[in-house]
This record gives sequence, C-alpha cells and structure tokens, in this order.
Amino acid sequence: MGREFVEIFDAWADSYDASVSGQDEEYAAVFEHYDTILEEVAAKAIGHTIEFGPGTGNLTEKLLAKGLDVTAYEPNNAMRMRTQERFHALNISDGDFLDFELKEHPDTFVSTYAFHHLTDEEKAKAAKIYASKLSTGGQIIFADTIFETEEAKLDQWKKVEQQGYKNLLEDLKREYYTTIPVMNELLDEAGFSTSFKRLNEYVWLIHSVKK
Ligand SMILES: C[S@@+](CC[C@H](N)C(=O)[O-])C[C@H]1O[C@@H](n2cnc3c(N)ncnc32)[C@H](O)[C@@H]1O
Repeated sequence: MGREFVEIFDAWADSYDASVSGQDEEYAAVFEHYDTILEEVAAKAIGHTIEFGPGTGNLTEKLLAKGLDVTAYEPNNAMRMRTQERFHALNISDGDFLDFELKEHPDTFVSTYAFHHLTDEEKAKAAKIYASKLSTGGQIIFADTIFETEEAKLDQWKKVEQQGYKNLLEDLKREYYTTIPVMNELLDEAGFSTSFKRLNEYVWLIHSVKK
C-alpha cells in the first residue's frame, strides 16, 4: 500500500539532485529554497528520528550532522542503495510510511517531498500508527506540496497548464496532493496538534505534536 509510485524513482535516482538544484525548469518552483526547507525540518527534529523516503539522502545528511540517531525507510532500491553508500553507518531499510519495523522508541517522524504518495485514507492510517508509537510531545515534521483549498489546487493546475509544464501537471494530477483542512483533520483525529507554514509556492512545513 502506498508504493504505487516507487518505480518512478528508478529513472529519477540519477538526475534527482539536478532537479532539486533547480536545473529542471518545470520543477524549479517546487524545489525553490530546497536546502532551507530541509534545514527547517532538521532544526525541529530531536532524539531518535525516523525518516521516510530519504531519496538521495539530502535531509538525512542534515539530521546526521545534528548528531541525531536516525533510522531511515526507503522503498526504492536505487535510492536506498545510493543513501546507504553515502552514509555507510546509517540504519536504512526497505520500508515505507505504513510498513516499517521499529526496534526502538521514536521521538520524531520526518519526511520531505514524499507524504503525497499516500492517499488521504492512507495518510490517516499512517498518522494513527505514528500516534501509537510516540509519547506525548512526540513530533511529526513533514514538508510537502499541499494546497490551502481544493480551489487553490485547481487554480494551480490551470497555472501550470498555461506555463506548458506537462510533466509537472501530470504529476500534480496523478499523485495524492491534499489540502490543509484535510491534513489538519486527519492529524487531529489521530491525536496531534498541527501547525502549517508556507515554505515556497508548493511546499508547506507540517508540524504536528502529539497531545
Ligand atoms: C521526491 S523524492 C524525495 C526525496 C527526499 N526526501 C528529498 O526531500 O529530496 C520521494 C521519495 O519518496 C519515496 N517513496 C515513494 N513512495 C513511498 C512510500 N509509500 N513510503 C515512503 N517513501 C516513499 C521515493 O522512493 C523517493 O525516494
């Protein structure tokens, strides 16, 4: 479940870091302030930190530089091998947002540019799993593309169509980019108090604390 987009990253593993650095014009606005976005997530993480979908390991690098104890789960083989080669000592396994084996108590769940791979129903299920594993005060810190409303999402589709960005438009329509009210409600139902902060035209910081 939630793994239907994993194979897309077989082809993207080699060129992903070029995309995040703004070399892919269609995705330049999505990855604007990429480094600062990762910094914002890493700055809030504490203790045993669980990272989902590290890709090439750019957020992982910042978490490790902070001295955090990181456990990572990456379902794409090419991406997982890349990150394992980059950080030999990193504890990284095949796993995903919904299916991961946890041996030690977590303090923080982090992820960037990945939670939209789950449907809203799956996101709600994931939030309940994280709530069951965290103590009071434990955190979820995700950064991802999310829209203020359904109307804002449709307006963005129109804008991207006018820009002629066919790949980005297909991506925005294909994957499960949700809205802030939906995300807030599913996190609230799982027992989290959540704040949202805009980080660029697409990406918001989603910071939830277990009540
Ligand atoms: C756009 S990349 C983001 C990589 C990295 N987190 C970053 O910020 O640059 C999305 C990553 O999510 C992973 N992914 C896809 N489906 C997933 C799932 N269901 N659970 C966890 N990770 C998933 C992909 O394999 C890929 O590595």
